[in-house]
Amino acid sequence: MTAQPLLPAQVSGLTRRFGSFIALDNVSFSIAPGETVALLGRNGAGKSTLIGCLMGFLMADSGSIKIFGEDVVDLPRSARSRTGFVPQTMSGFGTFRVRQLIDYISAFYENVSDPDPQLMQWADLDPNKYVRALSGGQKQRLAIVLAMQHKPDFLVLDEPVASLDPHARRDFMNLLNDYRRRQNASILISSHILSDLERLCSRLLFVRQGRVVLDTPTEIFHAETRTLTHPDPQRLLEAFPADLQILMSRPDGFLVHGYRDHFALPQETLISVPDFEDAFLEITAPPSGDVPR
Ligand SMILES: Nc1ncnc2c1ncn2[C@@H]1O[C@H](COP(=O)(O)OP(=O)(O)OP(=O)(O)O)[C@@H](O)[C@H]1O
Repeated sequence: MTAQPLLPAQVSGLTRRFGSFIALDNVSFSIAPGETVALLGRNGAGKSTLIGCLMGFLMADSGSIKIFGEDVVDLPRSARSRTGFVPQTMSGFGTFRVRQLIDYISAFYENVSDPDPQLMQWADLDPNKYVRALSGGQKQRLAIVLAMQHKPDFLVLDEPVASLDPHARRDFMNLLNDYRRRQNASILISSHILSDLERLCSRLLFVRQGRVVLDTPTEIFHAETRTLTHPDPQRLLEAFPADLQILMSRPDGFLVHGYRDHFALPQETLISVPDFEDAFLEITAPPSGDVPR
């Protein structure tokens, strides 16, 4: 019997407060080897807090986080060195030259020889430049090099492309996809550039006000998320199977997940496939209190 590979991340019942404010509320999910997971949510939804807890920078108030089967609170070096983290903004290290900082950080890991030429070519950084003299986008490229040079098999990225120009962003998304394939790496990435996430990620994790409201493979999202409208939405609602998930109710109908073609719905029901951005806007909008269940 072959042993099951350890899950890069396993989060259960994670709650994190700031004072009386609940930033994460009973969040549970796991990430399998080779999975690319998009973390989607509006500003303030809790994405960075979740990533902070996952990386061990923030403590959970309750719940547990395991990284490669080990508790994040006391993560052994062997498990930590399998992870890589790209923060939203890189600060500090201003007095290092680019090459010095790359060498310095790589010394913390075993088996890092020279940085991956493909990665360095993409980053296109002057090795002699001081970090403090880099532009915002160049600093972000450097943060990406630092997170990936030791070839982690679990890479976590918090809005990594926000300050990249469109060329660098497109090339980076290709590089990331290629990296994932070559290494069978797992990736968790948050970004507000939905088209990138839709293209790259095999799974979508929607967060709203600190809660996971939808966790689904991208393929299933496209196959089973529908907008259903009817002149009498109440009649439509009564015809829904019990396991159909209502993501948002509107005056004329519902955005649902779990739709199947064989459902018997009332005549005059209009079924449409929502555009990804429209679906995102609806799923992550604050609840208006009128979701019927
Ligand atoms: N140190 C802190 N003290 C108090 N509140 C905090 C702190 N850090 C985060 N929060 C609050 O927790 C909530 C979640 O913040 P978080 O940074 O996780 O959101 P986000 O989804 O990453 O947002 P963005 O897309 O803007 O980066 C916000 O309401 C934020 O104000």
